[in-house]
Amino acid sequence: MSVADIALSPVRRQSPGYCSGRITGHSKNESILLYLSVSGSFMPIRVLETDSIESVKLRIQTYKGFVVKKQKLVYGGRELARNDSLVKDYGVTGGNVLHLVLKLSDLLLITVKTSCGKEFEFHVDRHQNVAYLKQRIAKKGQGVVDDVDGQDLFCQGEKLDDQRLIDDIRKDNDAVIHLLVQKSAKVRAKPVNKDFELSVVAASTNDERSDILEGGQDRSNDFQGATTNEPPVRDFWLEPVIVNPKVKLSSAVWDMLNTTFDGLKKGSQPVRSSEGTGGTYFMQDQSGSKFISVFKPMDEEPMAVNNPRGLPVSSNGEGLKSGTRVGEGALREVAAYILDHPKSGPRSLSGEVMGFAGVPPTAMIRCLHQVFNHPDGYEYALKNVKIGSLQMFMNNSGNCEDIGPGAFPVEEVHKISVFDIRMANADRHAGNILVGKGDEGQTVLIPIDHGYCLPENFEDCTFDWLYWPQARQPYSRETIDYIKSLDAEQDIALLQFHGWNVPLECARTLRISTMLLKKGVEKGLTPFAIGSIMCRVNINKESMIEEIVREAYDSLLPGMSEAAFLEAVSDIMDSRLDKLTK
Ligand SMILES: Nc1ncnc2c1ncn2[C@@H]1O[C@H](COP(=O)(O)OP(=O)(O)OP(=O)(O)O)[C@@H](O)[C@H]1O
Repeated sequence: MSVADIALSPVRRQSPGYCSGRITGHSKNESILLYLSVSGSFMPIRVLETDSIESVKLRIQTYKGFVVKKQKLVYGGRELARNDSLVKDYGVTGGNVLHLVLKLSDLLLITVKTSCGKEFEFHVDRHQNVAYLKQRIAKKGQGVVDDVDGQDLFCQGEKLDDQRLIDDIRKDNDAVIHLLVQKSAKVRAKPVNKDFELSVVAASTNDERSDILEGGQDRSNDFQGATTNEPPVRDFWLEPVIVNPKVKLSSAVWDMLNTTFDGLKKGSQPVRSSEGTGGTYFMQDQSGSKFISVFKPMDEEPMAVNNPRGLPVSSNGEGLKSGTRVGEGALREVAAYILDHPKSGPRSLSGEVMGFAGVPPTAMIRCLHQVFNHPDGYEYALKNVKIGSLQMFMNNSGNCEDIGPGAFPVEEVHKISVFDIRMANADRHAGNILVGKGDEGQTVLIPIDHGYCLPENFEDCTFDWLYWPQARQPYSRETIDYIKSLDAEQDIALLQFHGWNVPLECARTLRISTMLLKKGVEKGLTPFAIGSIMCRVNINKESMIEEIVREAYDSLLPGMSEAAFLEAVSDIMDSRLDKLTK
């Protein structure tokens, strides 16, 4: 079922509230009637004020079939992110509307089995088409199904057109896909845990491989928008937003911009992701068979005017997480890449593309396409080109929500912990870490979705990795050296150089979190110990870092300088850490 299907589902007539037996033992007075909004339709739901968020989600799972981990609940402009907190902790009362956003995975697991005993597994994005599926089979099925041209896919007797979307075929879960290869190979598909299993039966083998999918890019058609500042005259546009002309974008970023531009020019449409609370678009290459980048327009962020996921517009401009602003997610995405310095030193000196934590290269762009969400019509959009972050698409086999943490290398978890602590990330759930493969086939964790980094306060800091075993192991010497090299003042200056006039509160967050990270490793603390200082145990209990900040405020006289405030924070932090490590 796609998001579109869900949007079209009629409101349930029968309330999925408690049946009389289930409220036994509770005071009936505590039971409240809420309305669940799913893509514009409303459904009544009866809960107890003392129910945990998790139990509300479980009820939704029972009645609507959406599994708990795929649900995001939003009330009054805030995400009900803490599953163990109670309904009343979030101030939800009778008659209120809870917004449900579903995180449908874009990737479907496909298992290919051959008659000669070979078995391959790969993930295919639901937005990809049959042509892409053929390329993947040809690549993976080396020696069994070795080219694309020889394949014909059939579903229920109908030949599948190359342009047909995987998601489209998958709607009928009982459908069987047959792949006929000219040398009489066959593929049968059956649903396995909502995904497909394909069986390939091939009569002959061949060692040649198809290189179409990963083939070299046509670089002849270089991106033009950057230098011309030409206003958009066609039905698409893309150009980088460069506030300070002294900023030099790396060649990797230019490649991403050029290839994305070429894709749009050739007619490859942006594809909207099914995941996430904001508008996220996969941008394709010229052939339309490879994702190059991910565009997140500011006006489609959660609670922004053109959000495509049915979330209400923010009433006070605050974002889904405390201390963030609607429409600033893209800035934070770009800031996250800029501040993810490579191990060898700042990017401007080392020239390295990837930083210590592996945040994918990200740049601010202006972009126009009719596929984006334009509630006021495309005519209006033509005059209002969207601004947002463009991030390099990273190949992955899913995210950390789908895989147990046991398989993750310690250093991979540690690099993410360093980044999250520094950036006081308010949105590090496991779904925001992709699982990829390094050059030598090793597991690499790829952090994405940094729109809630550097908030103005620490209230919503959450790190899923805190509960992973690797977080209890000490940092390596190399990681400690990296942490020691960090300098919050330089970081703030760098962001300003790139054009983000960092608000005082966000700069303060960076200063305090960098301070904590450095002091923590000096004391030999693990990522778990430092991370725990930054995260609330429950919604009503301030974290230790919040207590430290409050104590520092209270100790100061009005009108004291920022330096004096930070000095106070530093002293209080020292004494707290001393107590902790005694
Ligand atoms: N750089 C990337 N490379 C590959 N896939 C990506 C990348 N960035 C995002 N995605 C995919 O797009 C989906 C939606 O993106 P993302 O989670 O960043 O959106 P969001 O609306 O900010 O989400 P959230 O609701 O978690 O805040 C992700 O789940 C992921 O599958």
